[in-house]
Amino acid sequence: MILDLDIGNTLTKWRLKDADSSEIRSRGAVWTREEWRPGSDIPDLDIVEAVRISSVARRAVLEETVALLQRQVGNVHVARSTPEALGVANGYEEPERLGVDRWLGALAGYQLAGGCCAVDCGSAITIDFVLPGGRHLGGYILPGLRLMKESLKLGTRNVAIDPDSEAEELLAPGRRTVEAVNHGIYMAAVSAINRVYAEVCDMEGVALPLLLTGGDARVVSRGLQVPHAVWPDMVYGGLEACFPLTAAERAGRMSGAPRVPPPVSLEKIRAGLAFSMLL
Ligand SMILES: Nc1ncnc2c1ncn2[C@@H]1O[C@H](COP(=O)(O)OP(=O)(O)O)[C@@H](O)[C@H]1O
Ligand SMILES: CC(C)(COP(=O)(O)O)[C@@H](O)C(=O)NCCC(=O)O
Ligand SMILES: [K+]
Repeated sequence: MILDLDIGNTLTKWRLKDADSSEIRSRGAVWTREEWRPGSDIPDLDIVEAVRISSVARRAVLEETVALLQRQVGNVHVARSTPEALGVANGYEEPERLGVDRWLGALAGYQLAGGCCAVDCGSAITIDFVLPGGRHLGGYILPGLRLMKESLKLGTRNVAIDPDSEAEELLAPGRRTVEAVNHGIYMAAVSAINRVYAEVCDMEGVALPLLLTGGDARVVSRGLQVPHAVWPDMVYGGLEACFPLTAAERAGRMSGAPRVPPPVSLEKIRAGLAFSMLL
């Protein structure tokens, strides 16, 4: 089995992948912290022959994790942001400072769709752009839904946005504090993504496929007007592409990769942008 780990600021996601069949056998998530117990928090390491890790948590968390895993599994791969990989040129002035989850998402998106806009709705919402040809432009970081909510001291922090809510509901004016807060932050996230996507496509003169991942991807997806795909395993896809271990991975196939709808035309994107400026 291959153990894939995606250590975010809030949650540590794991999944077990069968090295022979390339099937995902199990998956889970635990709060990100310094130490976990294999066998209860994460799967028993006896059956694991290789580990691949993406981590944006504090350095100590990664070091502890790698030390723990290396004691039992010889083969541990830790992803890093680099100036170039898999045909993508990192747009950061200091490429190693780009969050590795963003880098892996950009690599996976590029491998799947050519150029892309890769959005990760987690603790932070990150929006990254890769042009056809592989130039990563850099991106945007804004607080995620939960962080936005927690920064307001209105006694609403424990009432999360219901992930099954309809977008029309979430975009309507709130008539109670908790509604006003939830609808406000939802509007902030969704309109920022719509605007940034349109602005950058306009600037670069290309309509890019839009991909969404992260804990809040599903609910954010409902509020987006432009065609896009949700890919929960996008960061894992980057790990597969960087460290291919199975036959399918070596052939360039990433687990759970969605069908990507073609983007709307650049003319439509520009018309939408011009319209929103008139208002
Ligand atoms: N079951 C859940 N537990 C915790 N957070 C959740 C859950 N479902 C959705 N979320 C949302 O997803 C975010 C965490 O998403 P994730 O992509 O795992 O973040 P990160 O990679 O930063 O740890 C939380 O901030 C919260 O808004
Ligand atoms: C921006 C992030 C905090 C997002 O992390 P996440 O929300 O997925 O936990 C992470 O990618 C990070 O720590 N990046 C380093 C700074 C940067 O990318 O510029
Ligand atoms: K994120």
